[in-house]
Amino acid sequence: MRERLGVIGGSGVYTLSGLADAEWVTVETPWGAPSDAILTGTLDGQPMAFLPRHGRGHVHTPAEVPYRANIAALKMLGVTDIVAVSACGSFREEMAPGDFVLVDQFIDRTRLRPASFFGKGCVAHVSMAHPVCARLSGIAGDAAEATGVTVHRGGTYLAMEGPQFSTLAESRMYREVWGADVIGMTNMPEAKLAREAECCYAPVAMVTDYDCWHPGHDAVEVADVIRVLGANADHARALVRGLPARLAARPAPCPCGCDRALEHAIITAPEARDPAMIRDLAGIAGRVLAPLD
Ligand SMILES: CSC[C@H]1O[C@H](OP(=O)(O)O)[C@H](O)[C@@H]1O
Ligand SMILES: Nc1ncnc2[nH]cnc12
Repeated sequence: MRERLGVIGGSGVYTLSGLADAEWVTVETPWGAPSDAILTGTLDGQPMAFLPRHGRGHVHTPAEVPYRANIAALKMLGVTDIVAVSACGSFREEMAPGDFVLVDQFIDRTRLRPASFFGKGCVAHVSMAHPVCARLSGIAGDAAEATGVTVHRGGTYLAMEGPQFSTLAESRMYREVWGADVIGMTNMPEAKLAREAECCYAPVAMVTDYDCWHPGHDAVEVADVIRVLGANADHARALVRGLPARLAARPAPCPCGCDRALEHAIITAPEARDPAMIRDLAGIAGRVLAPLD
């Protein structure tokens, strides 16, 4: 039995109801404070930790979200698996507003966000070839389908910097030339950091709009996103409620190897590692980094 399920709530998803022993806990990390306090408790006996990505009241822009602190705080609370819920625009006619997409690939166009826990004094290169945990994504897909919503298993998420939405030329390029299926502003560097922290990561993207490429639809506005998310809130809640029962039979170690991502990733020679950096990394990489002092 792995330990705690983390749920990151995106736009429109700022709390999680129905937890037993619910408590908002404040966590500090070497990378600062996360987006907000973290709601802990249990759901059908499953230890849970819920974090609103933009903070309650939606106060952080996509670039301001403290992604490193968020993933580190979840890891420090014992989270092994993260289901990340997000709003997204769609580049595919068949991925319609209201549908859920189990994203399995990314194109990262973000450029203003620290994207690694590692750096001077301890360098690591994890694999991002398969950025999503197929085991956890499958479980999230089963839970989503059980709610009656249309689910697309697999899709490429274009992570843009924002906060402005895309131009028509960008939208057409992402869709027609780059082959992206959906677009959002937050799943990167979140997915990279989850991998570095050896957490299983599964994004659930809820389609809210057709961005601005679709000749039959107006260009996206925040009001559209909020309206579709509101109409889908019950499905999102039911999806999360369906996770504990499906997670109960999960194998450990993870068959996808997410929980061993750092095994062959650290290149800095032990004698060249910076003790302060190693201390900071203890909470997320202590499994593979012996303390130097
Ligand atoms: C409110 S529209 C744009 C906003 O919504 C998405 O947020 P999240 O991924 O956290 O659900 C998108 O990425 C933008 O941040
Ligand atoms: N069209 C869009 N582009 C970027 N992020 C989004 N979030 C929801 N819809 C979006």
